[in-house]
Amino acid sequence: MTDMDTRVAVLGGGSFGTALASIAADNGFHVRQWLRDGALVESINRDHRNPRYLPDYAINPRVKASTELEWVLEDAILVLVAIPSKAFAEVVRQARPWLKPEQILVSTTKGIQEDGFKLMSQILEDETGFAHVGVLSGPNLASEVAQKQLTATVIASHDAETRSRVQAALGCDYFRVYASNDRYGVELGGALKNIYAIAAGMAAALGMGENTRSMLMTRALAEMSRFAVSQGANPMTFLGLAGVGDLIVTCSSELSRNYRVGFAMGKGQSLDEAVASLGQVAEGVNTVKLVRDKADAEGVYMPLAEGLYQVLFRGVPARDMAKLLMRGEQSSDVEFVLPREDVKQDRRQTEAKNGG
Ligand SMILES: NC(=O)c1ccc[n+]([C@@H]2O[C@H](COP(=O)([O-])OP(=O)(O)OC[C@H]3O[C@@H](n4cnc5c(N)ncnc54)[C@H](O)[C@@H]3O)[C@@H](O)[C@H]2O)c1
Ligand SMILES: O=P(O)(O)OC[C@H](O)CO
Repeated sequence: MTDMDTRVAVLGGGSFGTALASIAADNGFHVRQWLRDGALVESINRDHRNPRYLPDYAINPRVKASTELEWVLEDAILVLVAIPSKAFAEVVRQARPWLKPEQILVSTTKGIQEDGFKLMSQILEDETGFAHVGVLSGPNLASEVAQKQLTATVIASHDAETRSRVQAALGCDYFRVYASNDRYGVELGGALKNIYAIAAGMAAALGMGENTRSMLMTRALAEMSRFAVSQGANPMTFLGLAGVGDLIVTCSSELSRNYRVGFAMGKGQSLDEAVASLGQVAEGVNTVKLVRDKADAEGVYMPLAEGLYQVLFRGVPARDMAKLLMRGEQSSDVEFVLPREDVKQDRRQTEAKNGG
């Protein structure tokens, strides 16, 4: 079988699923896309547009949409799942009767499931027991991908066939796909950065400057890697596209839905108003809750996640929280160089010397 015989199935009719379907079709693959909404299916098949999620971009006419999971999945070698985390497991269960062990299953979703604190590729694995499972993540604003702006992403899998099939299906002159075997780290990076994008949007709306944004992003990276290490991921992954790369784009762009939720709140909207006016998924709202609880339970130091949680769900004003965070415990810049514990120890010794 040649690469061009590969059929690609995309589950999800949102902006990212649609953008990825169009890339695979641009690359000459047969692409079928599954959506719940019959009217959107008709628009994609007839007008080659997704008016609800990507109204301004043409979709490659080789993408065929349907509400029938069985038809979309038949003969598919590669299955991309682009469904928000809250509905991800439900859709995988719906699709399960037509999934086959030889298929390559890839999550493109950057979220965490509350039940069991599961990442999406773990759901794919648990629901199917199949071997070819991966995750696609990186600095990939869907509308820029649809615009064919030069973009890079990461396919992460322990399975070499998954990595190379995805590189072949999606790599092209405007979309470069790098490989990783740290699936957990790559996936965690994609989910965690959404938390800090909300904080960055809020800071921007409050008129905070570039120094502040830079501090926020760098400390976010430290916090993300600390959490990831506590969960068994490789901290070096956070130096890559799915770590610092994705953090930069989502903390800097008004195209990020998470950033926009934070910005709207910084301008005075409540969380509910900000989410309602967005009309799309902002995964970070749920992720901050789950990560904060997990960090709390496992004793992982995550002051930014805790602070954002207090602002989002406990009504603490963002400005007060920012001031509080500035006066947090003395800490280390890069704790892989100077451990936080050493800084605390230094302080204790200095205090003892000073008789305090
Ligand atoms: N949009 C981006 O720029 C982007 C980029 C990279 C990754 N992602 C990730 O991709 C995931 C999907 O995001 P998106 O941007 O495509 O979302 P979106 O908000 O644009 O659309 C979500 C889609 O999922 C569908 N959906 C929701 N619940 C469903 C259910 N129960 N059954 C079937 N379909 C359901 C909606 O109808 C819609 O088609 C998110 O987790 C996001 O983190 C998004
Ligand atoms: O729009 P957001 O905030 O979900 O971010 C989109 C992508 O994850 C950016 O890489």
